[in-house]
Parts: sequence; structure tokens; C-alpha cells
Amino acid sequence: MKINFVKCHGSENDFILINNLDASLNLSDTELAHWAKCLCNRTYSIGADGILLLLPSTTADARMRIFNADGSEPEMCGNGIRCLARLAIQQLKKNPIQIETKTSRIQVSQENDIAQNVFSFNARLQNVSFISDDFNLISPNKQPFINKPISLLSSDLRFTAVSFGNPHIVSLVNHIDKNLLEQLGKMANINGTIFPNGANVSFFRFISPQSIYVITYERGVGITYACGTAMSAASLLSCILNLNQFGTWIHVFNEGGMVKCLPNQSNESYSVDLLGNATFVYEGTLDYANGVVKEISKTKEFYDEIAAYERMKKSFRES
Ligand SMILES: N[C@H](CCC[C@H](N)C(=O)O)C(=O)O
Repeated sequence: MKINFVKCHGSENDFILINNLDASLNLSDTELAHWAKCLCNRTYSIGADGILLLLPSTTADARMRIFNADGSEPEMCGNGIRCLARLAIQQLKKNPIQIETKTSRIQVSQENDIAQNVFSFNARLQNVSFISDDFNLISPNKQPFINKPISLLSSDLRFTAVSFGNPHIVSLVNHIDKNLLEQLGKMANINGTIFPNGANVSFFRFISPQSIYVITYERGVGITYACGTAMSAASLLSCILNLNQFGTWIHVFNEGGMVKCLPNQSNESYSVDLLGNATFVYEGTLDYANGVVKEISKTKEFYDEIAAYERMKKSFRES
């Protein structure tokens, strides 16, 4: 079976995107999880942080399913939904577009390029909650867990737990220690000891007003170049900690580049607009039969977009 895919990324959080709007690809969840593990392997296959499936929907314009590199299926993906929405907007000729996810419906719109020839999209993340069953072990009384210690993880860091459909804990740090992040990320995802379904763990550093840096150990993946829902969580926390203002765009720098986040609060509800690139790198075809991905070939490279994104990243290094 020949299957076309697009290799894409949001802030270099990279994905294998498959258009299944015609529902022709009929794979079981077990097969999809197997696919994710095989295709995301950076040594033996295409290599990615996850696979994205663009599917038809009865409740929105289209539906997104995402599988992490370890084969687990999370509820949401902020960088991935921008890439998937780009393809959906192209196919359905509709902008903005509503995307059904496992736990919500997200509006995504194509916006002006954040840098020349960097295709940019805004995802309005409204399914933000400080209360989630994912946090029952750290907050048995089901109260918001904001800027508190988690003794099983660290004796001095403080964390805030927030869900964007998928669970996050975020800590404000003065210095980014990737080894410590890796260690805490692994501990937070040891079969349900601190979080029943694991969690994404992020450090963020305040750079200047409306400018932060975020790095994330992603559940089901490990440390990635960027995590869209984590960057949204960190920008929200920066406002709650009075480091930034609600209703003002925040530049969120990461290992893979930069996105802009706009945290909003109305009464007790929160949302974050996540504006960033959705860069297509290449189109390809994979030949799949009897559980085995036999052959993978590139059919088209998006050289202009790759170069444009590199120019944008270079501009940050020089500023
Ligand atoms: N690994 C995450 C899902 C992908 C989220 C990330 N890539 C993003 O852009 O939000 C989890 O298991 O919750």
C-alpha cells in the first residue's frame, strides 16, 4: 500500500503528516501505534517526534489524531495542529478552520508570515484547565496546583500543573539545566507514580518583558526542540506570576525557533493563542504491507520554506 506523507514542523518539533480526509487508510489503533514507533525512529526510518493524521469529522471541519514517537496517543499537540491545519485549509479551502481533537475543538487560522516566507498559523487553545484527573496524585483535593513543590521530583523547584487537553507541569528557573530536565521528565513519566498518565515537564526562563525561553521534556518523546502546548502553558504561567501581562503577545523562544503566545483571562477561564510556523520540509511516499514499512521515498522538497525558516532562526541568533 503506497501512502503519501508530508514531513513538517512547528518550531522544529517535527511530524509525519498523513492526509486521510478520504478515510481510505483503515488502520487499527495498534497498527497506528506501531507505525508511530517505526516511522519516528530517527536511526532506521523517517524520524520525527510524532505522526499526525488528518481525518474527516462529524463535529468540526476536520479531525486530528496524533501519536507520540513511543506510540502513545496524546490528547493535543499545539505545534502539530498548526501543521495539520495548514493541510486542511489547503484541502478544504476554508480559513479559519475548526479541528476536532481527542478532548476539544480548536480553531486554527492562517495568518501573515511571522517572517518572510514562513507560513504561519494561529491556534486558539481554549481547553485550558488547572483541574484535571491527571493531577490527582499531586493535588488529591483537586485544587489548582500553582507554583508549589513536588517533593518526589525536586526539593527546591516549584511547579504549576496545567492541562491543554494534555498534562503539563512548568517550573520557572533562572538557569536551564537540560540534564536535570531530562531526569525530572523521566521521573514524571514512570508508570503512574506521580502522574497517572505521565506529564510533559518544562522549564521556562524570563528573558525580558513579553519574552521568555521554554524547553520541554515531552511525554512519549523526550526533550524536543519545542512543544507548542508547553510554550502556551509557560506563557500563561508567566502572566499568573505577574512577569507578563494577560492580553499581550509574548515572544516564546525555544531550541527550534520562536512562537508568539497570547494568554487571555476572563473571570476564571483562560485561553492562549499560539501563533507560529507550520513549515513543510518534504513530501514523500511510503510503501506499507503486512505491518512492515518497506520503502520510503522523497517526492518533493520545499527548499524555499526550509531556507526561509533558517533565515528566521539566524536572525534571532544575531539579535
Ligand atoms: N508529547 C505530548 C503531545 C505532543 C505535544 C507537543 N508536541 C505540542 O506541540 O504541544 C504529550 O504526550 O502530551
